[in-house]
Amino acid sequence: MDNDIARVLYSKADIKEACERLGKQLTKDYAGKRPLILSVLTGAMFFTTDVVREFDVYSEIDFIDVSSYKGGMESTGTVDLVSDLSEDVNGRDVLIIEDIVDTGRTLSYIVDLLYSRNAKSVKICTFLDKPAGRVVEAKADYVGFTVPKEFVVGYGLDYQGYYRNLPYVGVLKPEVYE
Ligand SMILES: O=P(O)(O)OC[C@H]1O[C@H](OP(=O)(O)OP(=O)(O)O)[C@H](O)[C@@H]1O
Ligand code: HPA
Ligand SMILES: [Mg+2]
Repeated sequence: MDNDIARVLYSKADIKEACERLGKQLTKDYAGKRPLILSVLTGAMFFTTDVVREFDVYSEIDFIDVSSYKGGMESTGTVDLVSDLSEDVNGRDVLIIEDIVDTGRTLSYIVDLLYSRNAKSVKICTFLDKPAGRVVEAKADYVGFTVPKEFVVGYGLDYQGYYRNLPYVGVLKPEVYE
């Protein structure tokens, strides 16, 4: 897979540092609360497992599976709910864990869903934020890295379902998708 990567943006060490930094901040901000962590499948699986182990607060973990890219490089514009979360969020402090906020559609869909079910608070911790990609309003409260408007892969982020298991984040060589 390394041969398909034109440029590495964040190394394994950079990622570890970001998870530690975010975990510390979250531990401070959620002290005394019992949040429900909501991991957004599939992309956020790696970031979730790393960041929650730096989060020293009593918390439960749940998952929601939503999909809008269908393996491609552009959002289809429609967010499909593939699998709903299991917990009742009524009155809960929910912390969404995402791999990337790009157009903002996915995040906005999930935040609306949680508030419609009477969540007490909803905050967002994203590994990557791509503000230049925004189509709808969406703001993350905790950000690992801010990325330029480029399609990135690795550490959970896929192209056609592949590259999620790269331990770093990079940009694909054009010949891979052209
Ligand atoms: O801000 P947006 O433009 O909505 O993009 C961000 C979302 O898109 C990707 O998910 P995808 O639909 O590819 O599903 P996946 O996580 O299963 O790969 C990514 O994991 C985020 O959840
Ligand atoms: O840059 C990206 N890479 C992979 N998946 C994505 N989903 C939204 N943006 C991206
Ligand atoms: Mg996703």
